[in-house]
Amino acid sequence: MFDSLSDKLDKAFHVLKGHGQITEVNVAETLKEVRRALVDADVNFKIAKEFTNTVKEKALGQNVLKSLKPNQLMVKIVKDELTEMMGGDAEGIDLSGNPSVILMSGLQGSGKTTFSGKLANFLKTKKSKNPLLVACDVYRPAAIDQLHVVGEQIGVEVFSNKEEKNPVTIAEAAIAHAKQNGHNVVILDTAGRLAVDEVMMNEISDIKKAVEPQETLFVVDAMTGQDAVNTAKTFNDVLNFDGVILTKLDGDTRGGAAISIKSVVNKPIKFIGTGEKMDAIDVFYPSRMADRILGMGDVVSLVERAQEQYDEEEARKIQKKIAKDKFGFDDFLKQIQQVKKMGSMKDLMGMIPGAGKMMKNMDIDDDAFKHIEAMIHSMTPHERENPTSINASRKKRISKGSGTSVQEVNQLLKQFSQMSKMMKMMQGGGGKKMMEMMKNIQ
Ligand SMILES: Nc1nc2c(ncn2[C@@H]2O[C@H](COP(=O)(O)OP(=O)(O)OP(=O)(O)O)[C@@H](O)[C@H]2O)c(=O)[nH]1
Repeated sequence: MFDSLSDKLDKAFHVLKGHGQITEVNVAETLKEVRRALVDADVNFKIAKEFTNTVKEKALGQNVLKSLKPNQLMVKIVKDELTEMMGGDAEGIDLSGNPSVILMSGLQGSGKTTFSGKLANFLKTKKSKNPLLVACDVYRPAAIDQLHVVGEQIGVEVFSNKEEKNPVTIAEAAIAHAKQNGHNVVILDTAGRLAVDEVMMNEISDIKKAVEPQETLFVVDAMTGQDAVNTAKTFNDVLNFDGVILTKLDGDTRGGAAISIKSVVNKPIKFIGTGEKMDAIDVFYPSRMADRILGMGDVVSLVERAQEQYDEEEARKIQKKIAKDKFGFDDFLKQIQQVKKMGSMKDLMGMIPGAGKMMKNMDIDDDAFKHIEAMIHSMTPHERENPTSINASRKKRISKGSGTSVQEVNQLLKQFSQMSKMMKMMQGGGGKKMMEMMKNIQ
């Protein structure tokens, strides 16, 4: 995400390296580069210019901050301004109604249906809500079927009526159904079109007027750059929506949409979609996004994801096993599976400060653990519990069974033994010894 923009901004800040303070001259050069980086990332030229003007004013006015070097100061100002530009604080969604009605709008293929499912899943699992998904697309039966597939996947009821041709009638019937059946959130997935057209706009307006939703959300594909911003403007003029959902931020997006949308429509981005799976949804935090854009990583989100997947019970069991020297390959496998649940490897690496840049040209296989898993699966239960029993002939058998080399098996065994020792030491509080061990491993 944002690799190229992060790189260019990094270069722009480099201009200031070695300078004792920010001056009209050196700041102008840096800001020219920043502006170019933003425009290249698909930020509207006017917005980029306004942005750099504000940054300039702040940079020249802040020379008193002697503790920061000019390039550090500039990064800080740009970060604060990017955060401000993307909306300042994170905005939640209004769930005050009973049921709360959320109306989704957006072009065809923007990811509306997928996001409706993600949101329902999010509200169900994180906010203990009982959502109802509603198919209001009266033109494409396939779209209705798609929503049913999504609903089944996440265990959320889907309301639809293929006979009814008026989406307003469907929406109203769905709300009545929700009231009768204890659904406290209703998510209306509407029909999209390939391009903005009046009939579609009128249709969504009619639904909005009839059901008065708590939230009208506009879903847009971040990969479409400037078009995303223009479409947002058109939809907002007609619908006066409450918030924006940026989807496909996992792809090769240049980031311009995330930066410009708030400035153009003055509506907050509320969520982002970062993948096709139902859990690939994140609340949009402008400050964390600014960190990512500047290649500063997003440790907070990383920790949050880790916490979500952290199974306390499991951790306690593992601790006991380590203490008794009983940590085996089955436990190791479980740990790997937990890491994998946190998301795609590339995505996770991108959240580690500095790693995004390093990883840019690496093609990180999402199956980075595939070989390790295959090797463990080729071990017998006895071997998994007693890794030291794996002798030369067993190694040969494991490598054959997993399609790897004996060398790879050796490597896994070595890493596993070092890791077990390290974990034991961490429990015993042997900090110094552990540092030595870490050095050796490196
Ligand atoms: N990589 C990625 N793909 C996504 C994301 N969100 C949606 N998609 C994919 O984008 C395509 C279109 O998504 P849909 O949810 O069908 O789009 P829609 O807006 O509902 O389209 P219509 O129902 O035709 O109006 C699908 O292949 C989704 O899997 C995302 O955050 N990341």
